[in-house]
Amino acid sequence: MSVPTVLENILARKAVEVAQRKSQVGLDELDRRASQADPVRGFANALLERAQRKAPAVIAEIKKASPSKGVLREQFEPAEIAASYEAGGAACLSVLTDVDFFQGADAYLQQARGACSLPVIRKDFLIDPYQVVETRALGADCILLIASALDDARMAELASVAADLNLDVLVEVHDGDELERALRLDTPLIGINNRNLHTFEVSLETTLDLLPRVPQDRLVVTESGILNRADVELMEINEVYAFLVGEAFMRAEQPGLELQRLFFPERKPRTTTADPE
Ligand SMILES: O=P(O)(O)OC[C@@H](O)[C@@H](O)c1c[nH]c2ccccc12
Repeated sequence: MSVPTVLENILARKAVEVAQRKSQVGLDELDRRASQADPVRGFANALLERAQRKAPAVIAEIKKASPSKGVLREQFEPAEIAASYEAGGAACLSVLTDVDFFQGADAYLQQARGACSLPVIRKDFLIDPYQVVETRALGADCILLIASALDDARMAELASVAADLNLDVLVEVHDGDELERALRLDTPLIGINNRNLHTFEVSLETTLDLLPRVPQDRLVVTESGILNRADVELMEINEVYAFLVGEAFMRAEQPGLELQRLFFPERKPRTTTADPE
């Protein structure tokens, strides 16, 4: 047998975690919580509205650590970061809830969403319908479906549970085969991950290569490895306006100011009392 990739390790562990969660909170209870959750805020619409007028549609990520980079941010306050992203011009938030590989938590998502008015995607590895209901019960507005982690039937099943709960879906692909499979779903958002989740290699060419194969009625979200103005400009000249960015913001002292610097350089930085200038 060959050595498992990082994604394979994550998925094996996730299956154990989901079984544990199911034994702790039954689906009936989860359904009840989902029905009482705060109404969805419209994740896809927030992105589409900006991208249609060729303005940056930024999904700003809240992530303490990653398996490829280790801890990205020591001083980690999800509520503060969320408010700073909103002030910096983010369209949406992404919050990692995976505990074992990203040091995330369900509570971080709730804290972040409670501290702003932005729609939020739950960033986790979804393999079971139970997790989709759980996502809405947590209050989130959108789920991530990773094509390389799911077969066609499972992907369609999770997307349909999401639709029943009014959750938007971001379907993530990394190559042409996955893109073709993703396009069979009836969802407007196609995430192209520049990072290969098996090897962690990052190349922005992934987005540029797949772009011509995405029909006009879908919105491409370029994901991972956007670090500087040149990266943003490269995407914008290729008419990609939606971005998912984590590391560049997490490493900055003030994540929201870094968002503004990267995506809205024409705006004057907000001065805060903490700003020495
Ligand atoms: O930190 P970066 O390079 O800006 O990347 C953000 C986001 O794309 C990345 O966290 C991500 C994309 N797809 C994922 C799937 C699972 C976990 C994490 C991810």
